[in-house]
Amino acid sequence: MTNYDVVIIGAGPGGLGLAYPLKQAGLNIAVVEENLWGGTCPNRGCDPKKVLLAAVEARMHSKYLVNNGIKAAPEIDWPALMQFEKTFTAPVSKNSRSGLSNADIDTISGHAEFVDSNTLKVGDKIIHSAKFVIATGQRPGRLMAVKNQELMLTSTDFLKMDQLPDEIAFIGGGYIAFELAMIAAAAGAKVHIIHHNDRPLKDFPKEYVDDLLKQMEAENIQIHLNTDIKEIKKETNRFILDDESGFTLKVDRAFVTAGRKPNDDTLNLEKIGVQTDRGGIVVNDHLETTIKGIFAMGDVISKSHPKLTPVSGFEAQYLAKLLNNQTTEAIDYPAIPTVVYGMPKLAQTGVKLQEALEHEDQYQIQTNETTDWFTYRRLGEPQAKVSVVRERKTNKIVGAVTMSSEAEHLINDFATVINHGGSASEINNQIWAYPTEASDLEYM
Ligand SMILES: Cc1cc2nc3c(=O)[nH]c(=O)nc-3n(C[C@H](O)[C@H](O)[C@H](O)COP(=O)(O)OP(=O)(O)OC[C@H]3O[C@@H](n4cnc5c(N)ncnc54)[C@H](O)[C@@H]3O)c2cc1C
Ligand SMILES: NC(=O)c1ccc[n+]([C@@H]2O[C@H](COP(=O)([O-])OP(=O)(O)OC[C@H]3O[C@@H](n4cnc5c(N)ncnc54)[C@H](O)[C@@H]3O)[C@@H](O)[C@H]2O)c1
Repeated sequence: MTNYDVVIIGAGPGGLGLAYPLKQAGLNIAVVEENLWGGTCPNRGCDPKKVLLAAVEARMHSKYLVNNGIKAAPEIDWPALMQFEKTFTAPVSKNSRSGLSNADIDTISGHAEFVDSNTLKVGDKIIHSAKFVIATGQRPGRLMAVKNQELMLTSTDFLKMDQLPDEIAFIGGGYIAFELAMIAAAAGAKVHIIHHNDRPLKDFPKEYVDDLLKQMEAENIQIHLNTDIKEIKKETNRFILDDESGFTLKVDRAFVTAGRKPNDDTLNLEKIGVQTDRGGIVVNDHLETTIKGIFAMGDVISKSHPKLTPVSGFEAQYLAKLLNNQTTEAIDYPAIPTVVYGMPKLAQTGVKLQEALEHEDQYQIQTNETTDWFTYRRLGEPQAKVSVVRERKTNKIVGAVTMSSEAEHLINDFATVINHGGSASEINNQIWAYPTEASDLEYM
């Protein structure tokens, strides 16, 4: 039996981001993990995906310049790319755990569940702690209403696939489907995205998503909207998807990408009175659950902010201060940049276009098609576009959305400007390296 000041459940970016500062403050802490140490992002999420994307970027940047100095776009060697990816993922779990041990943080392997609000059970171990932080993240959701749904693979399987199938379907059109579809198509697969309504990537403005879909369709990705798959069947080595109203599709592999499920359902939370809802664990503006002394953060909590690695990290930094009595303030999130990675990238931050349109008395939107601007023309991009949302009263920039191969960088620039007040002087008092996507900010 062991007694701790704080026990963190889950060793992802959130849990790890909290463990180190709490230990440095002299608290007696432990981290519990049931799967790979390091969590989703570096093992089966952001990082392996972005390693694959590097090859896609190399191919597509070349493809854009064919006849303008490039003779032919390079082809992707999938098995070799996967080997390269594994050089990133293979050491993560061991290194994440030994990093904690080297810092004298106790690491406990196994599935954690609560016995009472001060006691946790991990296998045979009983652990007591004054406080707990639940940072258990999410897992791929399953479409339980689809007959034989267990035949569908997940994003975790995709990111470990040694051979690229000829024809792939993603069921559910969100971040994961769009990103993995652009990777698979650039690597030579025929790709389908099947979405149940007419609004895939619903957090992003429709006009931008429509532009992105056009570029994807030109790259061997077929989008099937308003298609609600009811059954998947196996036929020798292929899979048949059926919506029972006329749509059928035969593919080599089908992936479920219809959202992620918070890991809040096997911790015994109902027994100790921690409230959850569809989005995950309910917390107040101090990230405390409905039970005093039990906190939660990261992807597992129910929140309106996007569930992303840097958001989990930000919450970890906040909790480190709160649990060290360095703050009593509520958590206050800055503008959060979010990116759908592919070629091109679609990114947004701050006040959304939809919200600006609904409150035209408060906001104005300026949209620039930037395809012919120097930055994008030299790259031969099919289409580049930026919209800026300004608050009418102050003329300050409060939001932005952009699509291009450079969008991930431009959106960080916008988030920085917004978080520093968003005024024109914020932009004009800087000297931006020229010519870059940031130096274009002066013209927006
Ligand atoms: C394919 C994919 C691509 C992504 N790409 C991006 C991206 O480009 N950028 C970005 O910002 N975000 C991206 N994300 C999201 C990002 O991975 C998550 O936001 C981030 O990992 C959340 O961190 P977390 O610490 O809250 O949870 P996690 O990283 O999920 O960690 C939670 C940990 O808790 C463990 N756990 C769960 N239950 C228990 C239990 N009962 N006992 C013990 N341990 C438990 C889990 O095994 C896991 O290791 C991506 C996700 C996926 C799936
Ligand atoms: N670049 C990034 O930052 C990044 C990348 C990947 C994942 N993520 C994180 O992971 C989360 C989960 O990603 P995701 O793509 O699985 O989920 P998502 O919530 O982004 O999208 C899932 C989509 O599937 C649709 N859907 C639901 N049921 C369906 C059905 N029966 N048939 C067809 N479509 C259906 C939903 O309407 C939704 O649009 C993201 O919200 C984000 O937090 C982030």
